[in-house]
Amino acid sequence: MTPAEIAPKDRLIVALDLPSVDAAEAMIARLGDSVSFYKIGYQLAYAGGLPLIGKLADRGKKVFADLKMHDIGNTVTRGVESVAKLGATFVTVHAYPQTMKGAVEGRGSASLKILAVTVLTSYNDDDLHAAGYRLSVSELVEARAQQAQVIGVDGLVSSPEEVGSLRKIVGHQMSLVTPGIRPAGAASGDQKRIMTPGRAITAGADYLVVGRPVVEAADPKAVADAIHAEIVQALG
Ligand SMILES: O=C(O)c1cc(=O)[nH]c(=O)n1[C@@H]1O[C@H](COP(=O)(O)O)[C@@H](O)[C@H]1O
Repeated sequence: MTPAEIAPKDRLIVALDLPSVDAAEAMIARLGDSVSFYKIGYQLAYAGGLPLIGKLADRGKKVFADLKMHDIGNTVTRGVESVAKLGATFVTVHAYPQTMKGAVEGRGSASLKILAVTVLTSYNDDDLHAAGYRLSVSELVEARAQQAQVIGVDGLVSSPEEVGSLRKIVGHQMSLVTPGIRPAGAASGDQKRIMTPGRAITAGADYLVVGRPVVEAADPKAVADAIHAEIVQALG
């Protein structure tokens, strides 16, 4: 899908990083029509949240299953085959060649899209070196993007800082999904590579993933609406 084909409302993906299905349902009710795309990650998935994927899909919402798989290829293939039956739009795997190949095999011709997580947005160069890598964040993100493209992955997760260089590598054939989004003045928390919603869209991001700034806000709907307004303004 080219950027022009993505509905502006779908560009904001709200991370339902909440402790229970009840808490998630309460948040979804508060956000109402303001949010059309949700992410279910570790916290909610491990608290019984996976069936919510199908329920949300039945209600016309899109769902990103952020399961960040990384295992031997065969296990990833079988895992992705199972996720493909849940009704999600996106699933994440870490951007290791065996893992990405396994995921693409498991997806087959299903409509589920595979996103490869390049380098987590909480990492800077020092964190990568501490983990044993010799490359900088930007070098590793670009190397992984090239591998993901060759393998046939559908999209990349990176910080908005890398989106400009990634677009040059992968063109519009892959979706660029960016966490590390912080509205002006919002606490960065553990995120190290961050940008505002408007700047991320201007940089070329297709989708923005936002968790705490929305779900921990006193008025989550007002924050989501403000992010949408910023996205629409940046799209011109
Ligand atoms: O795959 C992801 O969604 C992801 C990748 C990454 O590099 N960084 C990152 O923050 N995320 C997820 O994006 C969300 C960001 O949440 P906030 O920092 O609260 O906005 C969390 O659910 C993370 O798990």
